[in-house]
Amino acid sequence: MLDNPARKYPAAHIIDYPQRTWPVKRLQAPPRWCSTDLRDGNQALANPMDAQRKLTFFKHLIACGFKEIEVAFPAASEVDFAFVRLLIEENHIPEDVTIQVMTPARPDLIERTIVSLNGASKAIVHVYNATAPIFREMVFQKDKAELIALATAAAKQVRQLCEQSPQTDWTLQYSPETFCFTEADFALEICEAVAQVWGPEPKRPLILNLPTTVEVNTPNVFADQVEHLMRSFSDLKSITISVHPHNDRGTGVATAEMAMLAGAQRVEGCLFGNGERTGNVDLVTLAMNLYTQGVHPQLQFANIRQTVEIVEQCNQLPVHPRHPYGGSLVFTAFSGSHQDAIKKGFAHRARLGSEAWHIPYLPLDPQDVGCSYEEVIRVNSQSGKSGAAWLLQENHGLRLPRALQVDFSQHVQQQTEQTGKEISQAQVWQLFRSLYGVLENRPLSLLHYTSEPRGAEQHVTATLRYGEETLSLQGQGCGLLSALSDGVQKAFDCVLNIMDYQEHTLGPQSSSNAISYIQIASPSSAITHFGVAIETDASKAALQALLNAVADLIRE
Ligand SMILES: CC(=O)SCCNC(=O)CCNC(=O)[C@H](O)C(C)(C)COP(=O)(O)OP(=O)(O)OC[C@H]1O[C@@H](n2cnc3c(N)ncnc32)[C@H](O)[C@@H]1OP(=O)(O)O
Ligand SMILES: CC(C)C(=O)C(=O)O
Repeated sequence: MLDNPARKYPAAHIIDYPQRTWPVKRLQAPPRWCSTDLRDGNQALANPMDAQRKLTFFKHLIACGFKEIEVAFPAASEVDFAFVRLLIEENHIPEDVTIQVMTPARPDLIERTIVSLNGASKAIVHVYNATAPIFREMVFQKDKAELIALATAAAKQVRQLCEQSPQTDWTLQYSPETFCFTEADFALEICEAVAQVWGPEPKRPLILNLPTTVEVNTPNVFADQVEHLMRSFSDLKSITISVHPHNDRGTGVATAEMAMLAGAQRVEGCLFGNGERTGNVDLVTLAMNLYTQGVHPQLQFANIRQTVEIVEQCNQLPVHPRHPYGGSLVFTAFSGSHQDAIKKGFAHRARLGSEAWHIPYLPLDPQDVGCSYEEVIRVNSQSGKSGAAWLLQENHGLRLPRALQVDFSQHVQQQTEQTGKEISQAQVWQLFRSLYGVLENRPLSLLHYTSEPRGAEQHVTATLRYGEETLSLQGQGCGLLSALSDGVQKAFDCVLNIMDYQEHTLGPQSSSNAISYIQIASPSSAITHFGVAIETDASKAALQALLNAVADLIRE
């Protein structure tokens, strides 16, 4: 056994390209997108898609805005061949969408592939062969010249077959598979040779598609490789440089982004990164990354949960709850300090009335992908005062005073620690109502009251229900609340101070309910007591809130 098993992995070759310009560039426009879900994604599934699943996926890709879709590997299976025929014969391909099909650089397979496209108004024929030394030696046992001959023969064959069907607008796409670990000069040479045979021109375009078939290096190396090829190419007229990143090192998105900085004009990948091994680059993430930098990606994910559902159903694979943008938990904060900052962010935004999105911890407005603000904050034992306060604010319109937020969060904490689980918004509301008396069966209830000013003071007479009893009291004070407080203190033989009182309406109409929050304390104790009441009459809400706080004080 090796003392350092990592020694068996030689470091990947790094291109020496100090002329690079891409590091100082910015992404300012979306690339041409090509979804390979129905080919590269499909070939990685234990149970490849049937025609029905493929068609559902195809239609959704169109709804998302894809204009180029690799729909099949027609020589692979009858299902794939028949699917291409179905798209063409049943007119499923919109005018502005081009389908793409893939074939290895093998004459028999090229022929069948082009037969599958009969009757298409336009099509991309995607031919590939691996070019890296390990493939030349192990897989093909061919030298560089022989591989160039294989690729150019394929390009020639495609051109001849295409010329026999001039009613179709043909594009050739050539992929030097394993480009990322092919010698840069050889990759350039084989691409030049294919271009020479195809003879790209506006009516006969060529796409050179550069894959990280297996990701072996940091994304900057791939960007150097792409920039090197583009700047060294003899003539790129009518040629589009495309990239096809995989994700073996978990850097597929970074690789695609840096390749775009390096000049790549087109990107191939799959929704949520399905594909061989660790997947193809995730086009949803790439697109939304542009979006959150102020660049419209020209793809729509306005109902991202629906996209997730369709992709999961077609691929029969789940999308991870933490998957960027699409995961079910990506807009949710459980932790207290995140919740506090998010809540303040929303309040700040509301105050400014600004369109600009600057909410801490939320790089994207959830509503832009069809998600609601309700899921932004969820509460468990990791949460602080802002979490529960947010749920009450968002779901019931309550704007809790700070001291009440602190008090309530301690009760929530107790409950979540006991259960070890998240507390739902319905449970938060129930707990709040039972703690602060916002329930029908409150222990001390105001049945009736009258008040009148006498000199500088208010006098109040009130009838209360206290448990099973009915009791009357009278009090006086500088206002209605202090008058009732006076009456209560006499009736219950206690002393209390009103520490804080706040109220607000719960709706925009004059008939809307009012809510009152009151905080009291007895001078002999450090403990404060809170009461809350919701009534149509604001004065009654204030008085009942006081009684709810008093009931808590008496209970103690
Ligand atoms: C990186 C990628 O994703 S590339 C796309 C890969 N996708 C797929 O392979 C899915 C569909 N493929 C298939 O259904 C089958 O592999 C088929 C129909 C294409 C071919 O099947 P088979 O004829 O049984 O051949 P097989 O798959 O074993 O291919 C290996 C042969 O093709 C050759 N080959 C492999 N790739 C290429 C290529 N791009 N160009 C030319 N020849 C190639 C190999 O050298 C080997 O030749 P040999 O049999 O003379 O040694
Ligand atoms: C672009 C093709 C050849 C591919 O799927 C790959 O190299 O990963």
